[in-house]
Amino acid sequence: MRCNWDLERLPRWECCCLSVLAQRAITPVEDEKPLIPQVETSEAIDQVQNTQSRGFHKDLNLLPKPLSATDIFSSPRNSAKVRVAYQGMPGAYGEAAALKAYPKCETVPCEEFEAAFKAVELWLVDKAVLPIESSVGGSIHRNYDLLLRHRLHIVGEVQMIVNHCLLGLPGVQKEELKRVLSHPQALDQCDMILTKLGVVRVSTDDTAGAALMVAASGERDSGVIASDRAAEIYGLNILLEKIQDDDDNITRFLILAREPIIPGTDRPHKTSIVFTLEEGPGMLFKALAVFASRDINLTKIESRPQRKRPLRVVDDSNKGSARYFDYLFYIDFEASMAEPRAQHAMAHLQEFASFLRVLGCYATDSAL
Ligand SMILES: O=C(O)C(=O)C[C@]1(C(=O)O)C=C[C@@H](O)C=C1
Repeated sequence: MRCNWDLERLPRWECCCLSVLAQRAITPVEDEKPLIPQVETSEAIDQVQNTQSRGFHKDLNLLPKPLSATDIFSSPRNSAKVRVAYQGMPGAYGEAAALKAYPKCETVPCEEFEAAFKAVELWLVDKAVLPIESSVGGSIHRNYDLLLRHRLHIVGEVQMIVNHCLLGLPGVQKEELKRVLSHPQALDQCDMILTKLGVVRVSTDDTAGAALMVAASGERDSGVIASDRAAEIYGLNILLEKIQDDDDNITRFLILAREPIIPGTDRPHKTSIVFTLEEGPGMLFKALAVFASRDINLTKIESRPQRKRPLRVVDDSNKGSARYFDYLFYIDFEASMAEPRAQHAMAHLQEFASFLRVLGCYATDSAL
């Protein structure tokens, strides 16, 4: 089967990006004022933070309403700022990652990961910043699947040290807590303290959403694992700080955009790809050898079942019918697509990959 990524395009990677840049000159993302929905942004969050702390009686209606997957209406708004979507409520780690990448951006909360993808595709925002892996919890599989289902490009990464806090309503002691609400990853990352407290763990869509729920419900026996920023926004008290099991609790976020960036060689770059292989002995070994033989370091490999063709039936009359899974392989490697060794590695991989897509080439970030 032919690879659907045209080999001819490899050496012309930069030209391809330049033509994209030419298009951008006509419809620039950051300079123009495209139509965006009437959603409140980080200005609203600042407004909330600037109001005097009134405990959990803060006016939670001032918070921006998160976009849902069905929010496709739009209305004009004057803003020259970059708008960045993230999953969760204000105070979620995704918002902090967006602000690390674009300190002056307007952050736009989204209910689900997919809503953030759609918001970029529909020009409601310029970028999305979404978690892809945690040094403790591992891969965020949903976002690997969405990367393939949508046609966005990875234009950057953000590595963030995540310091979790235990939050409660003002006046509550940690011994009073019967349950703790948070995102499943955050609950996993704080397993030791939760076991010590002997509380029931309740999963929520995001850490800040959990803070909002407890603030709004007024339940004194409910605690939250979230950021110190979430405590401030929702008027909760910090009962304990840095409660994650592992001090080096780092989450890696990807920055997604409608168009790729021109990869450079001036500073360390990473390239993320996804491919499938034909069946046969040593195919994955061969695929990995295209990098090893060019001294290209791999930083991540992830395999996910192909959802459209989840099962392959192999008719082997000697052994009866065998059924096994087809996999997509996601790889991050340390090289820029502007480097000949990366272009040659892709051309080589294409010789036996049944499908290959470059998800993006971008500057490497560090957690510091
Ligand atoms: O809930 C949040 O605040 C998020 O940004 C999500 C998320 C995740 O998906 O892993 C991000 C970082 C933390 O590790 C916990 C949760």
